Order: sequence, then C-alpha cells, then structure tokens
Amino acid sequence: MINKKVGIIGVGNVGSTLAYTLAHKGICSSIVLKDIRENVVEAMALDISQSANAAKSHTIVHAAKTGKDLKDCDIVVITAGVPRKPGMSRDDLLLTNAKIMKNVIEDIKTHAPFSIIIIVSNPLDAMVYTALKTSGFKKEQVVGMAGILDSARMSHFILEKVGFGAGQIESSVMGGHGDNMVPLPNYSTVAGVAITEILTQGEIEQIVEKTKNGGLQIVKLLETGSAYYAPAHATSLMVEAILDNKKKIYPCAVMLDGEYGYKNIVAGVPVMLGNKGVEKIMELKLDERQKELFENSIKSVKSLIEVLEERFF
Ligand SMILES: NC(=O)C1=CN([C@@H]2O[C@H](COP(=O)(O)OP(=O)(O)OC[C@H]3O[C@@H](n4cnc5c(N)ncnc54)[C@H](O)[C@@H]3O)[C@@H](O)[C@H]2O)C=CC1
Ligand SMILES: O=C([O-])CC(=O)C(=O)O
Repeated sequence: MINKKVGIIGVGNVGSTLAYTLAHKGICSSIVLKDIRENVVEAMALDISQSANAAKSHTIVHAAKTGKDLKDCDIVVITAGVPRKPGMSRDDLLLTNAKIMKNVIEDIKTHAPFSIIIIVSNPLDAMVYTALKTSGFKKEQVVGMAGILDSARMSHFILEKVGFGAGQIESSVMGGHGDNMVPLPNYSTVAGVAITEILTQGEIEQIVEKTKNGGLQIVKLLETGSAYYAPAHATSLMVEAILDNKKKIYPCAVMLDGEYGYKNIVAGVPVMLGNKGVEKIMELKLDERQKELFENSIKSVKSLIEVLEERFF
C-alpha cells in the first residue's frame, strides 16, 4: 500500500497497545490516533512516537484533531467501545457499542473511503455487521479480529497440557466470537501432528472449554476491563498482512455470501488477507458435529443482528 498509514480509533487499552506494537514493528510510515479523550490521545501519540524513536523505528505517531486527519489511511482499526466487566457478556455491550461504531464510521466514510477497516470492538461479529451496514463499504473492506486471538488462546492451553512444542502449535477456531465459538481440534496441531493423536477426548474437551472462556477468565481477574496484549498483537498481524499484501490465511470475522451455506451473516472463518482486505474465504471441510456447532454460533450472532435491526438501524 502506498501511504503505509494506519488509523486507530479508540485509544484505550487495546488501541494504545496496538499503536505501540505497530510502531515498534516499523511496518507503517505513520499512525494516527483518534479518541474522544483529547489530552490522553495527544499524550499517547507523543509517548509512543518517542518510544519508536528510541527504538530507531521510522514510524511517526500523531493524534488526530479531527476526522480529516484520517485522510490517506490505508487501514483504520476500530478499538473504540466499552469493554465488559465481571458479570457481563460481550453481548451486553451491543447497543452502547453500536452507537459508538456508527459515530466513528462516519469519519472513515468521509475521510478514508478506500481504507480497509479492521473491527475489534465487541460484540465483534455484530460490530462488523454494524460497520458494514453503516459504511456501505464492500464486504472485502471490513474484517473483524477474533479468530487469531481465540486460536492463540487454544494454543496456550494445548501447550499448558502437553508441555512441549512451544511456538510450534497451530490451532483453529471458527464461528462467532462468543460463548458459541467453534474450536476445531482436528485442524489443531503440535509440530504438524493433530492434537487428536496426542490427547484424549476428555483432555481436548477441557482445552475447548478453556478456550471458550479465555476472555472471561481475564475479565474476572482484571475486574476493570478485558484482555489487551494478545488482542493487540493479533490485530497487528492482520494490519501487517494487509499493509504488506502478505496473502496470509487467518481466521477473521467476515460477511458470508453463500460460504458454508450462509448469507448476510458475519462469522469467523479462515480468510486470505492482502492489499484488498479479505481476498478469499477458505471453506474447511467440517464434520456433522462441527456443522451443528457452527450453525449454533451463527444463530447466536443472528439473534444480536435481529436486535440491531429492530432497535438500532
Ligand atoms: N475482538 C476481540 O477479540 C476483542 C475485543 N475487545 C473490545 O475492544 C473494545 C476496546 O477495549 P479496550 O481497549 O480494553 O477498552 P478501553 O475502555 O480501554 O478503550 C476504549 C476507548 O474507546 C474510546 N472511545 C469511546 N467512544 C469513542 C468514540 N466515539 N470515538 C473515539 N474513541 C472512543 C474511549 O475513550 C477509550 O479510550 C471493547 O469493546 C472490547 O470489548 C477487547 C479485546 C478483544
Ligand atoms: O472478553 C472480552 O470481553 C474481550 C474479548 O473479546 C476477549 O478477550 O476475547
């Protein structure tokens, strides 16, 4: 991409950690940060830009004064929104974050109409839907981050169980980013060996449960909000794949258009990321049980979209 400019809207825990990660990777020329907390965002921009200088990275970080500063962004990441607290599900954030999403999308529509948008705000799949609907962008231009995070969590729990293969574990999780996500043990490997060959059914079931509750586990411990280091790193991988046209395959939340037998619904599936955003959707072969779980996951995303259609759009 020509400008190598990335916008981040919502510079709280995830947004600021993402900006710091990207600045230190040195893959962007400039990063522009936008938040309603004007002084905080200015302080973050100075601090992160100066840390990049200390690391001899060429990335410069600015605070946006207005939406106009998003002009020429190749990618805009949306991390604006309320995080959940103990006792809440991601779905409880639906209407609050949909309002914030609608608001920030206006700026992108006006000032960066050709950018690729990466959504992080929760409930993730419903926020991707909201962003698509309010922006009118092509479905290839809007993609949500969750699958890389959920897969990293699954890898963490596999490593914890087997005790070897650190850095050599590949996990696969599909479906919505919620209680009904679909971890796929038969597509999850340690150094190329399927975990179904290494672990018992009972052990795999425990790993699947831990993966589903991975976000909640951190929310309960933190008490004030949710995870941000792993979410920020996962998002940085998507930014890198798009900015550098890497054509990498990652599980991401996208609008389905007939893939896996579903249309007009957002779900996490493996996709190829490049300059044009979502360049391809990969269709994995699912067994009957996995199809059933994927359908349940789709149903729970659909129920949120119905609420949005009735009460928001
Ligand atoms: N997709 C995923 O896997 C993950 C999603 N999340 C979600 O990401 C969102 C952000 O999480 P955190 O950074 O931890 O929250 P945070 O509260 O630390 O940061 C949110 C930021 O958004 C800003 N903001 C609110 N309204 C805004 C607006 N209209 N324009 C610009 N900025 C605005 C706030 O001022 C704040 O700085 C939450 O909705 C959270 O649930 C978090 C982790 C993982
Ligand atoms: O748990 C949350 O609310 C934040 C999130 O989506 C995650 O960490 O997976």
